[in-house]
Amino acid sequence: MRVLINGLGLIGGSIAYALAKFQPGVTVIGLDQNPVNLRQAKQRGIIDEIGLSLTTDAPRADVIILATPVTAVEASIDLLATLPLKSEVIITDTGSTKTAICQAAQQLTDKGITFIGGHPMAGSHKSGVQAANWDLFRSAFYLLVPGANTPETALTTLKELLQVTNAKFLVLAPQQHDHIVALLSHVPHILAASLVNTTHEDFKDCPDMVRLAAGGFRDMTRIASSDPTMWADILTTNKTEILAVLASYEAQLKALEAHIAAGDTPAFFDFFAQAKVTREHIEATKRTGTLPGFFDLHVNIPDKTGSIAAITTKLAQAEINIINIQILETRDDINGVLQLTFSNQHDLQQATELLGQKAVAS
Ligand SMILES: NC(=O)C1=CN([C@@H]2O[C@H](COP(=O)(O)OP(=O)(O)OC[C@H]3O[C@@H](n4cnc5c(N)ncnc54)[C@H](O)[C@@H]3O)[C@@H](O)[C@H]2O)C=CC1
Ligand SMILES: O=C(O)C(=O)Cc1ccc(O)cc1
Repeated sequence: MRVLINGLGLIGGSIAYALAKFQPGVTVIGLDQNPVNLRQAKQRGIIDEIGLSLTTDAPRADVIILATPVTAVEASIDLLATLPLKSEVIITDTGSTKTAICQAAQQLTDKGITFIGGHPMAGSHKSGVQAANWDLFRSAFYLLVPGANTPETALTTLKELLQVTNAKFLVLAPQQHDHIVALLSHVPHILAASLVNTTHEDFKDCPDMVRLAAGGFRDMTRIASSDPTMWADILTTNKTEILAVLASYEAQLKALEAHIAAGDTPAFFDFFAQAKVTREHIEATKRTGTLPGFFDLHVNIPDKTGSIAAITTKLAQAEINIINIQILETRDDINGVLQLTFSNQHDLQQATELLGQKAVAS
């Protein structure tokens, strides 16, 4: 199978890497407007071959993955619609918005070409092929947006190809997708950027003051370092849903402002209490909800050499498989929290018992 990937940045590079490493029957051909990225991708084994252009390489491909910023995805679709592609080719993308891309893809569908929108819900504020990581999508949701007439077999083929990313697939409709990501990703990125821009304004005479921030500010603003080109494209192509979510966010803030002005303490309490319940419910639904879940254990770890090794050794000796491990950066200078993820309730329970009081399951 020949898989052509256009755009070898963080996302395209990470998918390419997982395919090149774990799909031996697949030849991964890479394209990028930047030849330096292509050379680096080839050197690191992220791709098998450097392609020439969409025009030359797309007609030979069995699967085409468009992993550039969204407006460039739309331009590639326009071009692909003019090329003599294989009749069984599957075209997909990784763009953060789906309605505009799926509308553009109608010209492919009209010609009998299969287009399945895709969006891995993992990534980072980092970009570029240097940040590509074959394990980036492990345990993350990978949203798929097929067309009304997409053959079930094509959807299965795409899932089988991408299963080496260890992501969890979920099928959504385009507008449903764009509404959900406006709430969970696009507006949070806008808020992170506005928080940072506000400190920039306020502290313009003493920019160092921002270093006084505790962990909360850092947690909330990490994503403000994301790539401006990518985010400009997202705001352009998900205008309606982002404006709707911003309007309800503004209404909440306005209501809170009125409560603050009136000194309405019970209203403040309700505001934070509702947020706390909803936030804690997110953790609980990982095990009880309708979406596929994972099983997390949080363990306090002292900042002491060997403390993580002691925990992982104990679990390995009991033959408990950890599927993901992460240090949650609550504070740099004191105890951290180790998040261990298991694939089932049984492993989670055994690990909780083994690690004793330090461990909290969620
Ligand atoms: N960064 C993230 O966390 C996530 C991004 N996405 C989406 O995935 C897509 C790619 O994002 P990233 O990999 O983060 O961006 P990136 O900036 O790391 O990579 C994009 C790559 O596309 C190349 N490129 C740009 N325009 C091109 C064109 N016209 N032709 C050929 N190559 C071109 C760039 O040289 C770069 O190597 C975007 O549509 C983004 O919305 C989806 C999920 C997460
Ligand atoms: O880094 C993070 O936390 C992100 O939120 C990354 C991200 C950015 C864009 C997407 O469409 C999906 C995921």
